[in-house]
Amino acid sequence: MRYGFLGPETTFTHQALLQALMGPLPVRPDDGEHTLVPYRSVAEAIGDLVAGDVDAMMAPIENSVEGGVSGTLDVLAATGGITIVAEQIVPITFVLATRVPSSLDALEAVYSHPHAQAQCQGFVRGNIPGASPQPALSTAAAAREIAELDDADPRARTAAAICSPLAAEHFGLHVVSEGIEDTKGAETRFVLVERDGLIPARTGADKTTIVAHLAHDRSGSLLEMLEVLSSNGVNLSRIESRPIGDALGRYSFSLDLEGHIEDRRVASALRGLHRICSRIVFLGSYSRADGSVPYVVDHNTDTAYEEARSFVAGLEALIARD
Ligand SMILES: O=C(O)C(=O)C[C@]1(C(=O)O)C=C[C@@H](O)C=C1
Repeated sequence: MRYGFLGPETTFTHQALLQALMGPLPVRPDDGEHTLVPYRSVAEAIGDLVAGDVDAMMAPIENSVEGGVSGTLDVLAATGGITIVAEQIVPITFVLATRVPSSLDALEAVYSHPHAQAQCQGFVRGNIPGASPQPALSTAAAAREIAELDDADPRARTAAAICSPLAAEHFGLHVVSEGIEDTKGAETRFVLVERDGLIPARTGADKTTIVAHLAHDRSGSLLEMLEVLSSNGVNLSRIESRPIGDALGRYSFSLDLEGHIEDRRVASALRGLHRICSRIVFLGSYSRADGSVPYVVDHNTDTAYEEARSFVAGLEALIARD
């Protein structure tokens, strides 16, 4: 199989993909032959996934500090025929690294992915307030950019990358400071996406990702949507509003539901949402990386739904027909 990822090698996305390939992969038979293809952006990787150039791709979707990765959420929501089949969680720690040995006082520019910049802004403000943040396509792209500077270039001493310890080592950089993230213990969640993917079977510890568009812009519309989830006992692990883009004030909701589409309560909630929303995009039901099994009250178990269905079916059988 060919796997796309946000590159170059040693991004956190690359680490998430390697982590996924170490375990059993859902849905597709694993031939043991893995080709890893780095991309400059998630959008490019998804384009190639849809075109058939790669069979699957890994993308960051949520960070414990910064929340949803909007670039990924938007491109997933807008692309038909793709399915999330697995998730991975990677612990996040950053170093500040330069081309040649340098010190914090000498630094004038800090390169990194905007999400990494955001997670280290307190450190940068407190320790190198004069340094300007410079965007890079990924943390490893920033490390590579710094590594490729000529020793004679003044930026070899004054420009640093915010990247993973692995990227600093891989690109031969000098670590000026380590553990520079503002929140210790931060994690990023990544999803493995396939084209026309089958839905992996229920494990009992699953998550379902959908995007819902409210049918009406009026008070109570969002509450109605949440009530459908609540009455079916479906807990949310993430809810985010994303602008639809065609006019101000028009938003869709990106949701992670606890449970699998094969759970009757999740299927029933989706049927309810389908009735009240103008559009539902189903992005996948897949095993949770943390293995956490949701608490389901007796009246929301599959058995309770089956008994309720049989009860109504029994009554329907009594309806007089001409
Ligand atoms: O640049 C990388 O290394 C990535 O994998 C991207 C990304 C992100 O999009 O959030 C992943 C994890 C970190 O939180 C910072 C950056």
